[in-house]
Amino acid sequence: MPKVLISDKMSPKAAEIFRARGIEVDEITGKTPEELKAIIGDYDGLAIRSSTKVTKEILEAATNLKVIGRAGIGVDNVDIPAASAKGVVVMNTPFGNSITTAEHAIAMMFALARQIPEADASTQAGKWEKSKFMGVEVTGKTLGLIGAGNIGSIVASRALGLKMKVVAYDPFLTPERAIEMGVEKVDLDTLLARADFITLHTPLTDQTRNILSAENLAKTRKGVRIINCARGGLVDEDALKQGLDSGHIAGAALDVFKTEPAKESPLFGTPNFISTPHLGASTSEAQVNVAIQVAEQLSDYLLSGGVTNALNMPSLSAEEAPRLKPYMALAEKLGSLVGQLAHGALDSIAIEVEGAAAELNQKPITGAVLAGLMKRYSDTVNMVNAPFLAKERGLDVREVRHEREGDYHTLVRVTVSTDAGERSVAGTLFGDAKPRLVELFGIKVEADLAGDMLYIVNEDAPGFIGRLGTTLGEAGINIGTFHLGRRESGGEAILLLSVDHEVTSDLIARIRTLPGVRTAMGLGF
Ligand SMILES: NC(=O)C1=CN([C@@H]2O[C@H](COP(=O)(O)OP(=O)(O)OC[C@H]3O[C@@H](n4cnc5c(N)ncnc54)[C@H](O)[C@@H]3O)[C@@H](O)[C@H]2O)C=CC1
Ligand SMILES: O=C(O)C(=O)COP(=O)(O)O
Repeated sequence: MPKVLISDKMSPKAAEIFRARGIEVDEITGKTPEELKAIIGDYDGLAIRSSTKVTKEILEAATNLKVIGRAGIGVDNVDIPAASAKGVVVMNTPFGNSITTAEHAIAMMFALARQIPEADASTQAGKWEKSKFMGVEVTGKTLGLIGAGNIGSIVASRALGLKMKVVAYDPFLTPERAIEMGVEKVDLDTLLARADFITLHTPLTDQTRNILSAENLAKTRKGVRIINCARGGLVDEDALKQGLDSGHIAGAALDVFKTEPAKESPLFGTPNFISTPHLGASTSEAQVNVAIQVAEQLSDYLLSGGVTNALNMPSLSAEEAPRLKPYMALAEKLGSLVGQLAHGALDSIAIEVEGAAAELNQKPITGAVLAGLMKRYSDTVNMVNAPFLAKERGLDVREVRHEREGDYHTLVRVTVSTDAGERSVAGTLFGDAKPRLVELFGIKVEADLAGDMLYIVNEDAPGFIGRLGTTLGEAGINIGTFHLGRRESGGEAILLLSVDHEVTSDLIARIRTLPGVRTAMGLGF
């Protein structure tokens, strides 16, 4: 039974779903990195929010981990390259908390416009400072949106409903989408110069870090109000403090900080500065949404191989997964076979699907071929990290889909090209379930690829099979299955034998001395 650890505070719905789906679950929150390292090896899945930092060190200790699920959007607390290198899938729930976070940004905007937190504190302190808190209307004002993705576009629609004008800076926003959203697409300098309110909704990347730097804050209108409910580090906190102190910035609201938890900050206590402790996603609705989604996604992956919302591998629905499973087994065997048979440095690999296979999602098939191929370079390779390993090695991967049906109702062909030439193998599924090799270097064969095997290329001449049988018998090797293929009588023949023992280098050396043998090698599946 797979085991999942929930390491951040999450709606009880998550644990309920894991249990209902037959997954063992522990909820252990608030652990230090050292404590997490000590226990993570027990788990197949890890469900987190933003507190748990899944570093390279944690991943190194996570010897059984297959999948990390982020109940939320931002995954900057997960070392995704390290997870990918270890073959661990990383998933998030990209929509479950977007409305809630957009609403928090709007709430912050109103809180700034009317100084609600300060007015509240003053009123409750018995001061009744009615004239101190003169606000501004948002109607007719310009909202500058930095980042117009899921949350940014919800903020835009709410702001339009409030009769604001919305200008958006997002290099990936198409003009058509901007029209559809009812916003004006502008460059950053235009946004800075025009916005009365600026709200940030981008991830933290090398391009967005410090996007509101001292220099950019200086380009804003006097009296601007700034809201960040996305990620700490997007705004230069020292420059923000100076802008508030000088009066250039009329107000700022931060839900997120460069260092979290933010227990102290020069901004604390600054007039017209308001903050919340990373509460953007904290509504009961959003937390139920993300907990359900993350638990379903992790369970699908651990129980059936279904992949949804993964950041480091292509999606594969829970319905598709069982149909693709035998193909993935076939693909991995074919990848492993070409990997073992190809000599020389690999330049490129082509994965062709034909007939029924052409109707399927090809990415998982490609991932499985690459996993089989890369097995000779790494013990820990799987479908998740194989495409990354292939890329690292500069391998050119091509996917080809043929709608036509050939000799087989379904076929996967793998061709590698190396400095020694091209090598191609193909396989089908018997009864839609059993992987079978049907073509090896252009020669028709029919073999199951399993266990220890012997691969021999010889000149097709009488007496060879008898001599080979004797050699194997003398070595105490029992033959399980025997498959023969040849281009033409008297030409080159291929022999594939499954044997009950590991094929030693001694045995291979002896076979190579038999008359007519051109190649002999052991294969393992
Ligand atoms: N405060 C909180 O509790 C929460 C914070 N968030 C954060 O909100 C942010 C936005 O989330 P979503 O809208 O769901 O993400 P998204 O991926 O849908 O949208 C992000 C947008 O930023 C844009 N972008 C990327 N680089 C940019 C750049 N250099 N300049 C301008 N725009 C750029 C992208 O094109 C995209 O449209 C994320 O960082 C997420 O982690 C999300 C949920 C809760
Ligand atoms: O979903 C996100 O990106 C968030 O930042 C929400 O963070 P949280 O799950 O509330 O710690």
